[in-house]
Amino acid sequence: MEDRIISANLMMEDAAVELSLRPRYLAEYIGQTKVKDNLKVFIEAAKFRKEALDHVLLYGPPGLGKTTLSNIIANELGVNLRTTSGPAIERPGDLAALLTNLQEGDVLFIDEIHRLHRTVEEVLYPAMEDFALDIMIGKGPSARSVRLELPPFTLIGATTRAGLLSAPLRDRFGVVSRLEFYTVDELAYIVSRTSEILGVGVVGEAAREIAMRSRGTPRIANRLLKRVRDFAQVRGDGIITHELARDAMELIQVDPLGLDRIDHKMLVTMITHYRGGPVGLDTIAATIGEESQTIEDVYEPYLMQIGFLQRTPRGRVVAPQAYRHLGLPVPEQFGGGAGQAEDVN
Ligand SMILES: Nc1ncnc2c1ncn2[C@@H]1O[C@H](COP(=O)(O)OP(=O)(O)OP(=O)(O)O)[C@@H](O)[C@H]1O
Ligand SMILES: [Mg+2]
Repeated sequence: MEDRIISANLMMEDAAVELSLRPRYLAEYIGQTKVKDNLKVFIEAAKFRKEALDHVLLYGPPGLGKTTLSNIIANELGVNLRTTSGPAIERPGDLAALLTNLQEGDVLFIDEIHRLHRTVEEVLYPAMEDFALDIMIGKGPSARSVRLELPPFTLIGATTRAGLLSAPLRDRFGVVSRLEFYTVDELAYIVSRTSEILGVGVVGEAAREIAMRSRGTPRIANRLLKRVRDFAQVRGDGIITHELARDAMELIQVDPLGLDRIDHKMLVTMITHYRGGPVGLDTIAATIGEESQTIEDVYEPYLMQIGFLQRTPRGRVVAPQAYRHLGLPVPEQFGGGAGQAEDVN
């Protein structure tokens, strides 16, 4: 799955380029208007009061700009950013070291915050609430707890799975923002912006075509653009025309809605093996040979967003739109008329 072009997960080849493509200030950060407007006010207010910004939790599917936004927040505040991730903080002492090294107003960014160890999380509670660190000194009956003061700081947590955060952790964030999938217009704008940075010409329709196939995700838009650019340089004259963009994406098997072979496989399997569902996540995963978590984090959110998949208490169900997109007869229970579900068995 790691080599999927449309995967929203960060890949090795993206890492270097992503740095140069990353917007640095809110004004350059396209879309997410609601989140941005709120943050603008909170950042202004914090600067005005010369206080640390409230702790911020950013959540949403991969590649929508959580890390980017965290960097921007620190930039806008004019403070240092320290970056770490849930699984990287192994022991409470590691977190204590990070916290005691912060300067007043700094941002501590914890990526994948849902993967923090329990014992580490408990250190975070007083740190977030009272800017304090409770340390145990000594062992056994003579052990006692000492409270260390910390400089006021801002914690920014990012996660693709807000549902896995414990309630006490979640409650300690003053600002909780959910990032949404981007519109085609926003993505087309991002594609144009990226093409300028990369120094490649892209006509308006081509930018839109790439945007439509990017699953609402900037990371995918940028990646598709880079692939299409290769075709333009090898096959064309370096300019990305509409036709070239379409042909290139056809060749790399990204369909007009941004679905790739694996999306197709998943939907077709659900339809042919399980009559379109309801079918459990683990069953789907086992049948197509992918991990349940990957399906839940990466594939499903977009398929649900475009109305191809529904989550019901009894499992996942393929929606009529998906049958039509795949050119399969819509089953009777949806009032499909043409053909029965049996036909596809
Ligand atoms: N609003 C935006 N405007 C322009 N470019 C964006 C925007 N959001 C994201 N990008 C681009 O998409 C890339 C991926 O964004 P980012 O790494 O911030 O996503 P993420 O949500 O942190 O993903 P993950 O969940 O995998 O950590 C960035 O390098 C940036 O170039
Ligand atoms: Mg990130």
